[in-house]
Amino acid sequence: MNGPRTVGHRWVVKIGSSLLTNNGLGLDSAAIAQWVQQLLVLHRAGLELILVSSGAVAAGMERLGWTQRPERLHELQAAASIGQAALIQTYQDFLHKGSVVGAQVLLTHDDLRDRQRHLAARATLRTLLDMRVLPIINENDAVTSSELRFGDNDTLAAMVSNLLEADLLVILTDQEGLYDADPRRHPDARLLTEVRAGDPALLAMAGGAGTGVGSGGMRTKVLAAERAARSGTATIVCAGRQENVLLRLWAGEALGTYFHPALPKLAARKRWLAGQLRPRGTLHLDAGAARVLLEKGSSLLPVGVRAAEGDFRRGDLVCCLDPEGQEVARGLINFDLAEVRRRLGKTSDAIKAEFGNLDEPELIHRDNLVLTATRSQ
Ligand SMILES: Nc1ncnc2c1ncn2[C@@H]1O[C@H](COP(=O)(O)OP(=O)(O)O)[C@@H](O)[C@H]1O
Ligand SMILES: N[C@@H](CCC(=O)OP(=O)(O)O)C(=O)O
Repeated sequence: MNGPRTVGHRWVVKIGSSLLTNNGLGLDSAAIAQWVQQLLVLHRAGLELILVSSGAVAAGMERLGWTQRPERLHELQAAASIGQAALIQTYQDFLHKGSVVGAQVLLTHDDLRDRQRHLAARATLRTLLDMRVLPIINENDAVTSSELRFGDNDTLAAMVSNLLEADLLVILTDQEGLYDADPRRHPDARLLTEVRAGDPALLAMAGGAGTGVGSGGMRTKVLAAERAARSGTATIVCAGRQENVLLRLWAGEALGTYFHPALPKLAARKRWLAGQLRPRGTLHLDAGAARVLLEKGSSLLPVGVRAAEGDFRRGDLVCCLDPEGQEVARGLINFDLAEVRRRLGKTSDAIKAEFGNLDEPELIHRDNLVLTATRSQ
């Protein structure tokens, strides 16, 4: 894939655990100083910068004298609460030397799922940018439960890119970029320099985390690039330890892997819908219903739905699968599961005869529906 790398002026920069720490033990302050130096230069040049930084657990472990990363969630959370303070302190000290004010913003998945909190987070971040403050974001590890956490910061960084409609998401990691296979296992793997965000072939190449320190590996970075593209955000995954990496990207140097945001851009509300990580149920569509959703963007009517499962209530998010089991769309359902099941496969006339006139004959209104089958677009 060819074409110029567009870097724009609003950047989300994500620094991964594998880079920030010395083998998972404590923060590498010298490396952090280098990145902050570069951020200060970019800030002075007028860029709007948002930092997503991991490293809280590793910093906490060091303060507690732990040498093994704990497995139990509550111990991880305790370590993160201790380490987050140290992490922010480190950034603040270096930013202070450049007379830039940093702000800590800790987010949970729930904060971005709930519409009101999502809008509040966006307003706060926009205000900070207007004030020329540098927000430093991490997951609020202390209060997240195992099923409701991002876990990796790639997903969080992509959702923040969507929230702020960033021009560029820079993911700094411990590899040169995305290779056609995990370079730790395949020494002859080839670096891909330009790809299309959402290209299904990429996921097959991307493996999990390379060390016990990072979470998510290249897989979550590929998915993050796809998610970021929904707000027109390009993504670059590259090695964070190379000299002046951020300044060189700003100068247009072709480092790492560039993901062209070649997907159709979604309106902010639909992006919020598509960005929900955990739908509450699944609807199995017949081929005709899947086609009209994809081709016409119509509302979803009961007649085209063969089965429904999950534990959802009116207003919850559900996934719509085609007969091959591929997700085509997701949206906010108008009925509880039991009511959906009573309507399955029935025409609008049959429903009218059985249930009387209804304000909302469709299962999902098209305003509350977003196509997610990016792979087929
Ligand atoms: N196709 C691939 N190309 C590059 N790295 C890959 C690939 N598949 C898996 N990986 C692994 O992903 C790791 C980076 O992810 P991770 O350990 O989660 O770091 P971070 O903390 O920076 O997010 C690399 O060290 C590498 O071993
Ligand atoms: N929130 C965690 C970081 C999660 C994490 O390691 O993510 P990643 O940097 O994507 O591998 C922390 O600060 O320790």
